[in-house]
Amino acid sequence: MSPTSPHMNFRSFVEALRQDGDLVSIHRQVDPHLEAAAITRLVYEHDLPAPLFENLKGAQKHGMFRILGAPAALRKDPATRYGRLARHLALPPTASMKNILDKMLSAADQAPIAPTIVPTGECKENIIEGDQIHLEQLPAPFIHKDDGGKYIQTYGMHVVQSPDGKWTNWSIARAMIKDDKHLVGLVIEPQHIWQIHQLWKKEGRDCPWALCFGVPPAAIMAASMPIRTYDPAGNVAGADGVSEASYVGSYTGESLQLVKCETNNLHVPASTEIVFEGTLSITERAPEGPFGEMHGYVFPGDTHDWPVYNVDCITHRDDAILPMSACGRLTDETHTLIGALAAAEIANVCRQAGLPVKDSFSPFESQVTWVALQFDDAKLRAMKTNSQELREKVGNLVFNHKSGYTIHRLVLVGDDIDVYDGKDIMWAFSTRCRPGMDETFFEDVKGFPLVPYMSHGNGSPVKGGKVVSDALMPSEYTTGRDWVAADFDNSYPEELKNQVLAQWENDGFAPL
Ligand SMILES: Cc1cc2c3c(c1C)C(C)(C)C[C@H]1C[C@@H](C)[C@]4(C(=O)NC(=O)N=C4N2C[C@H](O)[C@H](O)[C@H](O)COP(=O)(O)O)N31
Ligand SMILES: [K+]
Ligand SMILES: [Mn+2]
Repeated sequence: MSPTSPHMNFRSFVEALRQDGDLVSIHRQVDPHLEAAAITRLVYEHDLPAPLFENLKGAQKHGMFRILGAPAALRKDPATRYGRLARHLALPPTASMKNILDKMLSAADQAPIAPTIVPTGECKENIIEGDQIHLEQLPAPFIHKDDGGKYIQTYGMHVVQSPDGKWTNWSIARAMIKDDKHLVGLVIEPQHIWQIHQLWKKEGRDCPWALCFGVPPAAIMAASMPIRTYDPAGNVAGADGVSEASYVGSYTGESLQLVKCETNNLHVPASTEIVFEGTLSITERAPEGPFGEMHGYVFPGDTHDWPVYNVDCITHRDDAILPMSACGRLTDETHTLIGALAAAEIANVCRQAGLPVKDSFSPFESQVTWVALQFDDAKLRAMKTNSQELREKVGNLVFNHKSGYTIHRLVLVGDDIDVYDGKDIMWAFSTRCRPGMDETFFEDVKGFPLVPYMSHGNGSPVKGGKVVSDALMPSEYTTGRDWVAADFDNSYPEELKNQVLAQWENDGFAPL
C-alpha cells in the first residue's frame, strides 16, 4: 500500500478536505455536461469548499468516475486562505503563500530524492484495454458552453520521457476528448512536453505517454511549475532536462512510489485515481478548442489543430475521482498555481543570476499576467545601478527564460511592498512607475499566446508584448527611500499607535 498521507495520496487528500470542512459532497445526480462545471465555477467566484460530485449522470460501472472540482482553489477565511494548497504540501492550513512557495523552492538546494518503483498499487485495481475503451461513454465534463469539446484533462499529470530515458517530465496541459480512443490537446513551445515531443519527432516514433488523474497532490504542484533541478552546488543540471519526480522527493523528503504502466515503460504514481496509457502522436493532429481559459475568456469558434493522444489502456481505482479545474475568471488553479509557481521560479532565476530579489508573486488582480519582484533595497544600492540598466537586465534574463513564458509584465518594487498583497503592488505601480519613462518594452521575446491581447489582439500572438515596469523610486537606487507612507503604520509615533490600538474596542470599534 502506498503512502496514505494527504500530500502523497489523492484519495487521502479528498478525505483531509472533508475533515477540514473544505468539501461539499453532492449525492444528487449531477450532469457532467456543464452542470458540474457551473457549480464549480460559482465555488471559485466565492472561494467556497471544493465540490465532490458523487453521482454523475452517465458514471460507468466499477465507479468510473466521480469528479472533484476546485482542487487547489482558495478558502474564504483569510486565516486559511491557502489551506487547500497547503494540504498539497503537508503544510498547516494557515500557511501563507510565501510558506507554500518557499516549500516548493526548498528543493532547489536539497539533494533530489529519486522515486521508488513498487510492483503494484491502487491504480491497478481495474484495467481496461483495447476495444473496451470508450472515452465517449465516460462522464467527462463539458466545462464552458462555448468550449470545443469535453475537457476531461484539466488537472491530470502528463508523463513523457526523452527517447534516451534520461529525462521524465511531469506537467499539466489541457486536453479534450476527440473520439472513443483519442484526446487532443495543447503541446506548445517552450513547454517541456513540447520539447520532449520534438525529440520523438526526430526519432520518427510516437511518444510513449501516460496521463495521471488524481496523483499525489505534492506531485501535481511540481507538474504545474516550470522547474529545473539545481545540483547542491547551485548549478543547473542540464539545459532543462530534469525530472519532477526527484524534485518532489526533495521538498517532501520522501521517495514517491511509482508503478510501471501496463503497455509501455513509463512509471506512474501507484495511488493515482485514473491512468490513461498510450502515445502522443508525432504526426496526427486534430482540431482543438476553444476552451474557457486562465485569463477568463473563451473565443467561440477559435479552433486550432494540435497533436492527438492515442489511448491504449486505462487503469483506475475503484470509485475513481477525476479532478477538474473549471478555469476562467478569478480564482482557480490557473491563478493559484501557474502564476504563483512561475513567480517563484522567476525569483529563483533572478537570484541565480546574482540579482537581489527577496520575494515574488503574481497578483491575481493582473489575472496572473504580471509578476512583482521585491528587491532588497540595501543590496540594490550596493549594485550602483540605475533604472534603465536594471530593467534591461531583468527583462532580458526573465523574458528569455522558460519560467517567464506566461508572464507579460514584471513590476520591480522595494522591500516596503508586500508582493503577496495586490493592493500594495497596485499602489507602488500606480504611484512610483512613470508610464513610458520608467518602463522598458520587449518586442523580440517569446509571447504567451493564451493572453487575449496576444491571440486576438493587434500584433503577433507569439512574439513580444512584454514590459518591465520599474516601481522602484530613484531614491531607492541612491540614498534610500525619501518618503514616509501616509498610513497608520508609518505616520504615527509608536506609543500613539499602541494607545489607539489598546483603546480600539473600548472606543466602540469591532476588533480589526
Ligand atoms: C495548473 C495548470 C497549469 C496549466 C494548465 C491548466 C492548469 C490547471 C489548465 C489545463 C486548467 C489550463 C491550461 C492553461 C495552459 C497554460 C496549460 C495548458 O493547457 N498548456 C500548457 O502548456 N500549460 C498549461 N498549464 C501550465 C503548465 O502546467 C506549467 O507551465 C508547467 O510549468 C509546465 O510544466 P513544464 O515546465 O514541465 O513544461 N493549462
Ligand atoms: K512541470
Ligand atoms: Mn518540467
